[in-house]
Amino acid sequence: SDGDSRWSKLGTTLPVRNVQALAAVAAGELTGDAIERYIQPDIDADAVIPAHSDEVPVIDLGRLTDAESVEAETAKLRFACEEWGFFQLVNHGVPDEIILAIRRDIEKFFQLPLDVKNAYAQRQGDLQGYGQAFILSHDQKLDWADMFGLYTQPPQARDMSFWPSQPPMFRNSIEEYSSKLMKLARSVATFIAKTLDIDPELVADKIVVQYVRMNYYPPCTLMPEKVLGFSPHSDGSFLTILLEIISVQGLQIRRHGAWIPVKPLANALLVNVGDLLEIMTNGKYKSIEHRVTINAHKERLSISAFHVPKYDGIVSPLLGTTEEKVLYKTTKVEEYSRLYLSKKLDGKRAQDHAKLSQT
Ligand SMILES: O=C(O)CCC(=O)C(=O)O
Ligand SMILES: [Fe+2]
Repeated sequence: SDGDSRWSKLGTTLPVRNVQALAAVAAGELTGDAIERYIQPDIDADAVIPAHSDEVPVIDLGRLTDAESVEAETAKLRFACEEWGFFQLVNHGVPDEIILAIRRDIEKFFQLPLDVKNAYAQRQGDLQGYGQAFILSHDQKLDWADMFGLYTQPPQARDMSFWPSQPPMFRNSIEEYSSKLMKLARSVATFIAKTLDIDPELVADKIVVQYVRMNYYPPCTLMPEKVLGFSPHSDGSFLTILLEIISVQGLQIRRHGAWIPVKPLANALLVNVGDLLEIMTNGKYKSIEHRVTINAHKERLSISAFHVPKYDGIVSPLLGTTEEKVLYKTTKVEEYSRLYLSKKLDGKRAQDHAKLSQT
């Protein structure tokens, strides 16, 4: 458990202005310097193809447990992990009340005065805490977003005294949401194990710690098409489960060199394969790059739950057949996370550092 608290000591941060406050400044009063840090020159480099949004796979958790449909739905899940790295999960069993409560409280939290939110963030000193940008390199553009993250699971890895106590029921709604999502992540991992024909025990230790991050993307009236709420990245997790709190188009996933906007169904959670699952499957399941664009007038709000092994765990590629070529190194979770959060990626994806050199 003390190992788990070391998670928060990784990475590089840069103190930045609160974007919500920046966005509230009248356009005429914004200085070039303030906005310049956010302008992304490559934003239009690749096409955006909204026509493919409807193809993002939808997986029904109920159908994975029903004897009649289990085979077909497992095949769909395998296809989703292999071909998309992303899927919408419906019939996921997280009660409506819990979703409504977390939605209500996160919205209220971001409406609190800046100094109140800052006080919570400063207490925490967290690596991706509110008012701090997490950067991978000096020349990286900043994201048009404010983020607030917390360790939520297992109970011994968290310190609830860091959790915001406003709005009044917030701690309670975070606790309920995160414990449901932890169970859900374990169950999704078990179904994923089934798609790989491996013992579910082999994934049980991959989902031990949960970090949740609330992502607030203010509108950008000045130049929405020039900034990103979240720069292109893949997740350093094993699995990630995302809920849109205020559902405004923004999330786009990379597919065949283009960007596909994701349009979440009203009752869906969005699940994606993280880097560690890519490593474990020897690259069969892909941790796909994604980004978030910004709306001119509407705010967007989401909560990501990242599921990772324990800090001193390892992930090794599992092979389907003895002839299969090993493409990834056995990776220490701590080392991988350090690399993922470091400035030393040299333009490569973090996953590529976990690959064995190809000769
Ligand atoms: O807000 C979103 O839709 C995406 C957030 C995301 O990619 C992340 O938290 O890693
Ligand atoms: Fe992400």
